[in-house]
Amino acid sequence: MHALVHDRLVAPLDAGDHTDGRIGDTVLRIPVVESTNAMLIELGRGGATDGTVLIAADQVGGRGKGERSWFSRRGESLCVSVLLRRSPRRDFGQLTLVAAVAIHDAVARLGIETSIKWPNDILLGDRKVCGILAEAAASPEGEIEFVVLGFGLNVSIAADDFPPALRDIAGSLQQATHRPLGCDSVLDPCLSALSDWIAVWEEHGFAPVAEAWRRHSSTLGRRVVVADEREQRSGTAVRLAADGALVLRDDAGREHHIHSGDICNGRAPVGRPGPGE
Ligand SMILES: O=C(O)CCCC[C@@H]1SC[C@@H]2NC(=O)N[C@@H]21
Repeated sequence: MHALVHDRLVAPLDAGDHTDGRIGDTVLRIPVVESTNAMLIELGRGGATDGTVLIAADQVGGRGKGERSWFSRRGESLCVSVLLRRSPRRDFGQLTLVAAVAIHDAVARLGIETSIKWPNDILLGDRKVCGILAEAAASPEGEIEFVVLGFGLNVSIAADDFPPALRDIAGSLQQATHRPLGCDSVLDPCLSALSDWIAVWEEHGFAPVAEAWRRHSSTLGRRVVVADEREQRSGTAVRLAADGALVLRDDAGREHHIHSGDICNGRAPVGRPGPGE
């Protein structure tokens, strides 16, 4: 596997090189790729270091949650994946909430107010502007070797340029700025916020992350329908538990701790291929 480093083709990565790095110490850029997550998993198996970032100018087979696809447009979306060898061993499930808080903060630094929809979608108003997907690579013995954390951020996609199935539910950051916004101006704040929040999580545990998540949540206090692969539950989202689970109170007053899934409220989650896509 070869990669472009700062637009330069380099030799295959050395399989023995596993040292810990800071996020962004190594930044790989590629003009077009099927999926940055898939490619970085390959690079990780070949020995790419902790903190390696892979950025694609264009992604033609972007992966979303739950086997859905992820829509992006060349030069108008950020498609970024980050290789993590250390943090995931602590708690893989919390990582995507850490990432959601980080991206929320990065976007806020640009003066754009968004909210977090459980577990990790970033919304501008009620439109999704960012999705996060963490995928683990396991050894033949089943031990997690590393995690690839990917995020897709719609930076300047015009409303009419989304596929019809996404037009009412997806948005982009530029709809809040009303001035041109470039992907590169958003990338640095995202990587540095990600670095900062992962460091907070590693040093202080999940509590400060959960506290920030709750502050920025647009889910808590709302009636929601939550679906995972097996079932759907409806009720009120009452709180985020200390371990990152969503606590849902059903109509009989019972509380359910939900660790994974999507809030669907009758609509297909953003990213699901629609008719004609
Ligand atoms: O369904 C979601 O909300 C998650 C979408 C994640 C998309 C990003 S884009 C960069 C990275 N590479 C992928 O193939 N997917 C993630």
